[in-house]
Amino acid sequence: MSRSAHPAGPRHADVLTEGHYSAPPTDLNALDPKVWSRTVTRTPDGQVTVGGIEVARLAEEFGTPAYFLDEADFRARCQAWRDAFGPDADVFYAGKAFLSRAVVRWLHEEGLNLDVCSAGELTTALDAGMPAERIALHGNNKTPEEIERAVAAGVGHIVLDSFQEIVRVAHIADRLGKRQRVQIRVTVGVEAHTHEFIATAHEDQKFGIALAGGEAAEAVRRALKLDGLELVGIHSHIGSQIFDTAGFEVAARRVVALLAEIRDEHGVELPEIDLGGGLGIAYTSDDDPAEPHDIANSLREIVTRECAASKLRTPRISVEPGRAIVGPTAFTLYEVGTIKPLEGLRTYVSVDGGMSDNIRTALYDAEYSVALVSRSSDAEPMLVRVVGKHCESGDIVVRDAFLPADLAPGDLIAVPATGAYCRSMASNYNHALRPPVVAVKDGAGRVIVRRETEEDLLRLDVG
Ligand SMILES: Cc1ncc(COP(=O)(O)O)c(C=O)c1O
Ligand SMILES: N[C@@H](CCCC[NH3+])C(=O)O
Repeated sequence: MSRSAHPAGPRHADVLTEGHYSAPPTDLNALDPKVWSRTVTRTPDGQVTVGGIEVARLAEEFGTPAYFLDEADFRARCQAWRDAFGPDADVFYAGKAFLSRAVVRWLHEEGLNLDVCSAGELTTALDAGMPAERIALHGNNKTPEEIERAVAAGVGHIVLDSFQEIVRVAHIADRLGKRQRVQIRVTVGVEAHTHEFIATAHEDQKFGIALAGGEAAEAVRRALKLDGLELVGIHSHIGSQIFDTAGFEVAARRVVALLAEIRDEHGVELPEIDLGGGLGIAYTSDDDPAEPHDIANSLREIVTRECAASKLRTPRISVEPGRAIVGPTAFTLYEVGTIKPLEGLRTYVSVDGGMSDNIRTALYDAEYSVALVSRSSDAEPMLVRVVGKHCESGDIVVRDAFLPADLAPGDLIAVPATGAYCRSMASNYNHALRPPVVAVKDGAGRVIVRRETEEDLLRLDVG
C-alpha cells in the first residue's frame, strides 16, 4: 500500500499524510496492463476499447453501471493456470469469486474444475453442464440438504470442515448407498499477510480443523473408520489476496507432514493435497502479483522434496484460484454524476453505482484504480474520491485516485480489476438494481447476467 504524498495534491498536511494515494501518474491517459484486462486499449482518438468495442458504445447498448468481462482474458488465464500446473494436477476455479452459467461453460471448455460452496453455486454448475465429478463442495456449515444434493449428484469431492460434518456426510452417503470422496480441510497455523477478514489459516476462526494439538489427525482417524467416506486428501486454504508465496510453502510443508503422520499411523498414503486459492492480483500499479507458473513451480518443488524426504509418493496437487483468474478480467463502467470539489481536501466524484456493486472498499479498505475512459484528457491531475449514490458516507468505490481536472458529469469512468467478489457480493441496498455482467469478445458484447429490474424487486416483495 503506497501512502506517499504528492505536492500537487491537496493542500492540507493531514490529508497529505493520511491519503492512500501515490503520486499522480505522469500520464493519466495511460492504462497499466497490470490492472486492466488484456484486450483493453486506448485508441488514438482517446476512447478506451475492450474486446474491440468502444466503452461509449458499450454504455449505450448495455447501460451503466455495468461489469464488462473480457472473455479472451478469462480463457487465457484459465489456460495459464492449467498449463502451469500440468496434467498431474487439478485447477479448481473458486466459483465464489464470480459464477454464471457462461463462466461454467468456459471453465469446462478450458479443462478446469470448479469449487462451489452453496446449493446455489452447485445448481449453477450442474445446470451449465459441469460434470459432477469435476466439482468440489466447500463450506463451514453445509446444510444436510446441500450435502444430500451434492452426494446424490455425484460430486467429485466434499471438503469436510468440522468433526460434525464428518459424521453428517458419512450418514447421508450411507443413506444414499454411496461412498463419497472427501478431503479434510485443516488450518495450518499460518498468519497470511492479508486483511484479517480474508485470512483463513490461523487457528482462531471458523474454517477447518486445526493441525495443532492433533485435531486434524483425530479427524483423519474418524473419517477413515466410516464406510460412507473415502478419504482421499488434505485441504488447506490460507486466505485471499496474498502476494507473499511463503505462506503457501509453509502450508504445503505442514500438509505433507500430516500425510506422513497418517501413513505412519494408518499405513495409508492419501493420494491428494489441495492447497486452496488466495493468490493476489494487482488492483493498483503498486501491486506485484506472482505468476501462476511461479507458484506452480514452487509448490510442486516443495511437495516433491518434502514427500521424498518422508518417503511418500508425491500426491496429486490441486489449487483453487478464484480472484487470480476472474479478478483482472473485468472492469466496472460508471457514468459520472455530481462532482463536488472540497476546497483544500479533495474532489468527490459521484457515480451511478457504489457499495451495492463493489462492497470491497467499505469492507476491507480495498484499493482500486480508476480512469476516464470515454475520452482522453490533457488536464491537470485532480485528487478524487470516487463515491456511490447510497445513503452511507462509507459508500466509497475508490478512496484516493487522480482523474483529470476537466472531468464532467456524463463522462464515463471505469474501475479495473472488479471481476472477483464484486458482482458476487453485490447487494440491493437502497433498492439498487444489481448491474449486468457483459462478456465482451471479438467486437461484440453479450449479457451473461442481466441487469435487475424494478419488477424483480417488486416480485420479491410479496407483502
Ligand atoms: C476454500 C477456498 N478456496 C478458494 C478460495 C478462493 O480464493 P481466491 O479467490 O482468493 O483465490 C477461497 C476464498 O478465499 C476459499 O475459501
Ligand atoms: N470476498 C473476499 C475474499 C473472500 C474469499 C472467499 N473465502 C474479497 O473480496 O476479497
